[in-house]
Amino acid sequence: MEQNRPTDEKYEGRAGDPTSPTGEPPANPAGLPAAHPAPASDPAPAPATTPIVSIRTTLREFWPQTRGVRWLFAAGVVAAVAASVCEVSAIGLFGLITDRVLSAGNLGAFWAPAGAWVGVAVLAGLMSFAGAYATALAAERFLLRLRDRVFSHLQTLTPDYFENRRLGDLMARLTDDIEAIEELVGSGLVRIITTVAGAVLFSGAAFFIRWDLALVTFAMVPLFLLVSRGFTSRLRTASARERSSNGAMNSVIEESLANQSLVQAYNRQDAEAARLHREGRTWLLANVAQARLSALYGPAAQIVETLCLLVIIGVGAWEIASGRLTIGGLLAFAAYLAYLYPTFQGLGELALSVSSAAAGSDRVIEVLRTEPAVTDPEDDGAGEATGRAVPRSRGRVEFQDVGFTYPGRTRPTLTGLSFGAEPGELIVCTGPSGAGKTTVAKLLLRFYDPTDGRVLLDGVDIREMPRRALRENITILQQENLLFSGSVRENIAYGRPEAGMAEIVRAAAMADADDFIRALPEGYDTPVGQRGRLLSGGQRQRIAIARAILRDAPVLILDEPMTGLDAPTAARIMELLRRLMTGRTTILITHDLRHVPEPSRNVVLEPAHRPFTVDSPVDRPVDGDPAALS
Ligand SMILES: Nc1ncnc2c1ncn2[C@@H]1O[C@H](COP(=O)(O)OP(=O)(O)OP(=O)(O)O)[C@@H](O)[C@H]1O
Repeated sequence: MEQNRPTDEKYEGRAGDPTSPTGEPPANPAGLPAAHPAPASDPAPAPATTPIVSIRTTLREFWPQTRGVRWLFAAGVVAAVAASVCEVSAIGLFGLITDRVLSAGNLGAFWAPAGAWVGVAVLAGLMSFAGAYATALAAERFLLRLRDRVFSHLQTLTPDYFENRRLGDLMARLTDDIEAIEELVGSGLVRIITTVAGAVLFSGAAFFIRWDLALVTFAMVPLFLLVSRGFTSRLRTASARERSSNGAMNSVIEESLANQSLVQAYNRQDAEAARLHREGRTWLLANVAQARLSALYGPAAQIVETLCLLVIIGVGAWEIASGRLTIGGLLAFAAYLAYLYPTFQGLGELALSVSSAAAGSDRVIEVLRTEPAVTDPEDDGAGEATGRAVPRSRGRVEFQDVGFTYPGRTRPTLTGLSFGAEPGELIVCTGPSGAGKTTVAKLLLRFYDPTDGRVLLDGVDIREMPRRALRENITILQQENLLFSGSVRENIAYGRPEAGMAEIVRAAAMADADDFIRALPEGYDTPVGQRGRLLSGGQRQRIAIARAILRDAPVLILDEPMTGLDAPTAARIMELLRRLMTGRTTILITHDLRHVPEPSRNVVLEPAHRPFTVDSPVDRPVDGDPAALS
């Protein structure tokens, strides 16, 4: 089964395999969730790199994204070329002044070319400013669009994709690597065109002055190309390592900061610092290798340039002696060379920076080529995003002989699971830890498709519905109540952003949250902090319930809603949940059967090698007993 995997065979690999589809080592060898800090004693994984795709592939992939800003890039090119033309003219005027004013001692001939030179210089400045500004504007717009595209694509991938990856690395792809692409496709392309145009212009001018001297000049150009070729492939490898180790370092920072309470409670600060130091050192080495190559290229090209200049001066002296060239002509020629050779050198440098940019773009292409594990029927690519009204389902849920094996796993998690829930019924799904209870919820939400059998909503296979329509009809309350860092009001309205204040307050009151919210410093506008950490566990729970009430979907999944709550709070929360369940088909996932209301049906899951049972009598522990089933 293809699950969130790159389509290109080059990216073969499976979640949980020793090598990830990125070709990089997995987040950690145990396949732990990304947020789980790896033991400090783990050897730092060597920064492998993503498979390298060609520059042509990169251009083909991202060129369409430049639509709408191409005219700005083109304006950048035109202005930069115009600036070069001005520079060529300025040098011509310099040669003219040397011959007609300086050599002839004729001050009267000075003013006209001097005035023209000033005009040309001002125009060159204006053009150069316009070119740089237009290119920067286009580059920023392109960047914005590209980041939006990659982020939107990421959001089509199922949560599993993120569980198998390090978030810091993904963030590096969305920031630094995307900028690298811009340097290749946007401003890089502008630089290539303007550099080539500059080379042609200065060469033309050099030919115009003395064609034979110009030929000597060009005979030496291959020396520049040879030097740059020697550096390009090495720099590309060094850049790929730098990109990858940058991602690894970001991952450590993200994991460590996200888990600070665990880190501090377990006194792992030094271990985490050492882990970051290790990754930082790898990054340092990759950066130094890259800097060494770049720094070596400049002097190498400089030596070649000096050699070329000496040859030209020698040949030029001979031309002057034989009367074919004036002093002004030689000086102007030398001035053109002063532009021309750096232009050739610039072309070489461009090849280097294109190489390093390509290393970043490989990592973004790898993300974009990963296909969602589940897709909409006849996916028009807009299923997730369109705002079409979604028909409300009646809430009849049915699992028909469902079997499921996680990608990359050999043992099935579920086999032959069948049960049905009529609209408004309560199903309690229970079983020991790891039996697959949460997996049932993931299948109903289509985070995965079953390996065998079918899941139906109102008698329709959910694979035949757009995911957006399916999920509009289902509300899930998860074990961990996930909140965003906005205000209380924004968090309650998360599932229905268009809800009015009165509806939000009503939902909060039903969830028994109104009183505590009003007591907060800014009431409904109080920020809840990163992941809601400024609130208590019970308060987060009630906000999540208010959010679910406001969303008002016909199917409700409650995944271990009482985890971590003391008995009185759990009883109180269950009372609130009962209100929420009223009139909705509810699948209550729990291994703690205290406080659970009388269900219509029990689904008792056993680890997949043992059969599950439906409607079996559930052992209800007497109050005060520890939960019996986990
Ligand atoms: N993304 C995943 N990739 C691979 N295997 C997974 C993944 N998620 C869960 N599993 C495996 O599937 C099995 C069932 O997991 P699930 O979370 O559904 O169990 P559960 O019954 O809800 O457990 P608990 O009561 O502890 O929450 C476990 O063995 C788990 O290791």
